Amino acid sequence: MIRFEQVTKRYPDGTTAVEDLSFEVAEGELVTLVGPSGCGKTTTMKMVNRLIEPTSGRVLVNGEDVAATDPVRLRRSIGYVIQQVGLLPHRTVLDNTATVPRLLGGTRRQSRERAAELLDLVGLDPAVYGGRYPDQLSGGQRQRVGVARALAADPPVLLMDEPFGAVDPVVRERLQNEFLALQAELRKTVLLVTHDLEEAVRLGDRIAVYGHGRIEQLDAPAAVLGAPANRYVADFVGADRGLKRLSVTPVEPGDLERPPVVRLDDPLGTAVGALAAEGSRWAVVLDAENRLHGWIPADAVRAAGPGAPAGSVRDHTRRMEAWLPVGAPLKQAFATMLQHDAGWIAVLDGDRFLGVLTPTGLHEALRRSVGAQAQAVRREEVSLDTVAGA
Ligand SMILES: Nc1ncnc2c1ncn2[C@@H]1O[C@H](COP(=O)(O)OP(=O)(O)OP(=O)(O)O)[C@@H](O)[C@H]1O
Repeated sequence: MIRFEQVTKRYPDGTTAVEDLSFEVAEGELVTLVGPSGCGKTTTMKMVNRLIEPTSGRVLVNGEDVAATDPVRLRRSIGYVIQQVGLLPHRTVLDNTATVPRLLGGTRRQSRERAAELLDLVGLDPAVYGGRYPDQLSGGQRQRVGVARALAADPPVLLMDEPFGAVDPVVRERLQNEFLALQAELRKTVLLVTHDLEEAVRLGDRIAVYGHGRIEQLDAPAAVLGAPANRYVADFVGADRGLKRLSVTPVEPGDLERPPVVRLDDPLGTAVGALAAEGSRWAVVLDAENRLHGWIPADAVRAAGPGAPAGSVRDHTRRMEAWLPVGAPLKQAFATMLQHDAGWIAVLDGDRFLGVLTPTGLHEALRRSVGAQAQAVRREEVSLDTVAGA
């Protein structure tokens, strides 16, 4: 893990880049540092691998004060990914990736084998790309090589400074998702600098919102969006933070209402009884295995005739178009409601019906998310543009 203890950095010209900074990145955690230009994010990061020395305070990596660690050894033990990638132009992709294993004493053959594995891991076929030179790659591919190279020594700690900044938004999103998948497997301790709130929210287990030279809030994404610590953070995350919060809050079983349920092969009379007993205008129709089949409106049942109408539920069931899986972001739920002009949507676990989400349930889920400690939405699904873009 990485730990900052009352760290201050003042540059010789008197600029205070960070002041009295104390925080910790737990083992296997990814913390994103986000904030406006010049607020001290890069300075913070570079003090971890001693590219910059603090004026006062201590930085510890896995319990060791970095000031007492040989900088060269330190840097080889920490992966470092930067926006400009910094690949050596006259070396092939494979050799670039093999640099650190070589420096760590691997033979040429071992190092190249390891490099090939890593290129594969980041989605570049070594047989195709290994022999190319950096200028024969696209921006996104170069960025992937940067990640592969940073992982080459299998460092427990990764520092990433705007690692996906140099590519267009579509490629960036793809790289972010690939990196998330990789991180789910590798569980590195990661400090990642970005000025992009969406990237911070999507990638971070926690995000640190920087003001000038200090952290204004360090918390789970949903908490930062849901309960900004102060005016500065509220302004930084934006007036539409409520909408943004829809993106990071999942639908949970506790948010759901349980409407009357009837079976596909029930006689219509049973549906009449179920609807009347609960005073409901519709019921959910399941098959014998609890799989969602559709819904049946009370009107259809009534229209079937007085008394005990003939026929079965099956004859009057309508297709359920508005549904979504449990755990999906509320944003998707809201968008689905709008798209189908539905006052409720079914929520499924696999193909098992769990309940329905209504606008009231959605609102309550949003309130629940304030103070939530964890981001449970699948990160790939996080996008902070407003609902219209869902
Ligand atoms: N070598 C230096 N000498 C003097 N001031 C510096 C030096 N390096 C950085 N600074 C100043 O320290 C402050 C923090 O810079 P830093 O690069 O850490 O910010 P940042 O948040 O990473 O910004 P950006 O998002 O633009 O990269 C800025 O005011 C910057 O001008």
